[in-house]
Amino acid sequence: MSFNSPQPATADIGVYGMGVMGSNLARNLARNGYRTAVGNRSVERTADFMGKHGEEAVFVPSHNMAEFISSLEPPRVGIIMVQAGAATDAVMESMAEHMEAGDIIVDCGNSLFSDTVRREAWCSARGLHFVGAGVSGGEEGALWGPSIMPGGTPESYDRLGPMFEAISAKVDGEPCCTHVGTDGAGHFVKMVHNGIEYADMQVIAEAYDLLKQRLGLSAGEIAEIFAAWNETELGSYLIEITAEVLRQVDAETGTPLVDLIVDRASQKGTGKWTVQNALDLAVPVTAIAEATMARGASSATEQRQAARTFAGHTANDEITNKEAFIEDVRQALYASKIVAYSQGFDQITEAAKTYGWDINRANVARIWRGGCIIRAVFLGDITEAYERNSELPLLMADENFAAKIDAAVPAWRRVVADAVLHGVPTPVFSSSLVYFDMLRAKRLPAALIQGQRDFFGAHTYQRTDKEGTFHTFWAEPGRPEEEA
Ligand SMILES: NC(=O)C1=CN([C@@H]2O[C@H](COP(=O)(O)OP(=O)(O)OC[C@H]3O[C@@H](n4cnc5c(N)ncnc54)[C@H](OP(=O)(O)O)[C@@H]3O)[C@@H](O)[C@H]2O)C=CC1
Ligand SMILES: O=C(CO)[C@H](O)[C@H](O)COP(=O)(O)O
Repeated sequence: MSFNSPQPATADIGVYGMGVMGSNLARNLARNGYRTAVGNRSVERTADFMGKHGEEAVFVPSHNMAEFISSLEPPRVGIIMVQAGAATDAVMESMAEHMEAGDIIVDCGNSLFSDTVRREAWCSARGLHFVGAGVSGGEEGALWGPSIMPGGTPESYDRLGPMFEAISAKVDGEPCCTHVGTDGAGHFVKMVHNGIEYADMQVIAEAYDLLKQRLGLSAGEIAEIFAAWNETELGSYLIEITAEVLRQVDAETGTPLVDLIVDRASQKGTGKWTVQNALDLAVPVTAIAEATMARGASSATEQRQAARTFAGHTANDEITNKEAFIEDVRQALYASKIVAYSQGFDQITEAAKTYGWDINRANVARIWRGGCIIRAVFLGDITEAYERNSELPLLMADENFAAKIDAAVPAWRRVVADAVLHGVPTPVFSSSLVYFDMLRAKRLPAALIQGQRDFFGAHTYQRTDKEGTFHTFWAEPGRPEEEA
């Protein structure tokens, strides 16, 4: 399909990038009454979009960036929805070239938050506004209502907020969109959302693997267990789609599709970014890290091949009470999930302090209740926890979650112990339990590490019985100690 060049200033907003997300976001905007300019690097994609959806609502197609920008009514709002990194820089620079002071560039891709900080400064120096907005919900979410996490200035949100809120998912009538904080705050929160997504997917996968390996259940049988769990406190989009994936039978072979899919999990990088940043901030996000590493381990083909003949020396007893084991696994999944979210919120808390963002954690949980990939009943509970106490130092310590963890601990320990004895790898179940035990420990062996550090490197230590910083002269007779 070919189309005419647009008339100037005939669109309220524009979306550049007609891939999976951009095309659906454009349709969502147009359905909500915004005249929407559409553009793409390869013009065939815009033509294809117009051929398929041009009649749905008011779209203003363009052949190139100059046309795209001129079709926007001033002050212009141009949304970028392309690959993160160099592609986003290229589109932003091209947009900026055709824009005027006061116009707004919005990046809705999965950009690294530090890139967003840099881009905002770059645009600001040219009199333009730049807003990095995380968007989650995949193809369906983009079309029918995603969760939107915008950063940028409050003034930009005054302009964009009504549009974003209109197209976002709604839960209890509330939009799944809030002004997260300034500059890169929106993309930061989206990055942590994705890190949590990795952990959430991994704990579900570990539960599936335990039910498969320890009970010998088929994919179809496990699907029904997940469908039942979806009616409990675990109710969530990811549990729901897990049942759907497990139910799928390959038409060609009659085998459950999951048993035919190669067991190597891919990643585009947002989990890795979350872990890299957590290391920078010194926030232990063990669940997210283990989930990210688990994807890496699954893809370590040569190493897996080389290790295939190792004897596992695993126990070989069978589960006698299957129903009890299934409930134990459900509780272990729930407890591990609480740990993953608690750690993710710790990272957001520390980032807000470090980067100077005023992030309302209750609002973050609120806008994750709908539209996004990690949407879950559970997020309503997190919202309430932060509403009860906006200064909550640890999500797991909220009265509701503490009681739930307490109830789940015996099952959690049984499951992790069983998995270890029988050689079923459960990195997030296990490491989350370890993290829980570390947090509740009266005393940690970190004291010994401080002693070792002081021994080999005079790195000093503090004492429990008096103030100050100390060093022992380990090599000297009598090993005297002095205050450093
Ligand atoms: N898919 C998903 O579920 C989600 C994706 N995202 C994020 O949304 C963004 C878009 O993803 P998605 O729609 O899935 O991607 P697609 O692969 O479907 O589309 C990619 C788009 O990027 C454009 N593009 C790529 N390189 C360049 C470049 N150098 N210059 C200009 N345009 C370029 C492509 O244009 P062309 O047609 O010319 O190649 C195309 O329009 C990404 O940042 C992604 O991380 C966010 C949430 C969910
Ligand atoms: O942002 C998303 C959902 O919120 C994307 O689906 C994300 O790109 C998926 O990440 P990965 O490919 O690394 O699993």
